[in-house]
Amino acid sequence: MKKIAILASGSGSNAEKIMEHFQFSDKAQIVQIGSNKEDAYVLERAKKYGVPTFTFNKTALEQGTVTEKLIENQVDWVILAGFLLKIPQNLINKFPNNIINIHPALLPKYGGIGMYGMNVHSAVKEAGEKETGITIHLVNENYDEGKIIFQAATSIDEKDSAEEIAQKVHALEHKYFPQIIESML
Ligand SMILES: Nc1nc2c(c(=O)[nH]1)N[C@@H](CN(C=O)c1ccc(C(=O)N[C@@H](CCC(=O)O)C(=O)O)cc1)CN2
Ligand SMILES: NCC(=O)N[C@@H]1O[C@H](COP(=O)([O-])[O-])[C@@H](O)[C@H]1O
Repeated sequence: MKKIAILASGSGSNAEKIMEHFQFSDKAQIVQIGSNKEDAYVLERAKKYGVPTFTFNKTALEQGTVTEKLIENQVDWVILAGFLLKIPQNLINKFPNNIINIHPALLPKYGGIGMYGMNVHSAVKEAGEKETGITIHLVNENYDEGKIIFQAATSIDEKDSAEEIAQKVHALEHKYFPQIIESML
């Protein structure tokens, strides 16, 4: 049984879909959810599924405390689901090719520093794109440059607001992220 930890900074709708997907699985178990935000709603969602949570700050992440906690819990995979801090080398070194991120755009477009959440959808709308989508990728030392595992696209209309674009992208995320994670185990 593989052990999965999720790191998230916000609402946690993707984290919830992942917890739901593996709730009765014999392949993997969600053993921890960590957040850098004490008030992140993802922590409430974790309680609903009985998943232990922990919170930490940027210093703890960069100094290796988070990495130690994941190793202590014998975590096999680290899933980033709306996590907004850069994963440091100390964590990448201990989980080589075992950290997966979801990005709400079709990388390499609309990636990099500042490209998170609604910032991405606003940029896509501003650019007049006819499509957007999701990218699921392995995590390396730079934002959004790891090996791409999966992409899915959706069409967008010029009348779509950034919020409507976000809804379309969330629908793709919720559909595909859990199953792509399972395919990687
Ligand atoms: N080493 C890596 N760490 C992280 C990656 C990655 O690919 N490599 N992905 C991000 C997730 N992400 C895009 O998918 C992303 C998240 C946040 C940012 C960003 O600009 N963050 C701001 C801080 C925002 C805040 O503190 O609220 C910043 O760094 O200034 C860009 C991309 C997760 N980590
Ligand atoms: N660049 C990272 C990034 O923007 N990640 C995005 O944050 C959202 C989190 O939603 P959730 O908290 O409801 O899962 C998701 O759309 C995810 O792709």
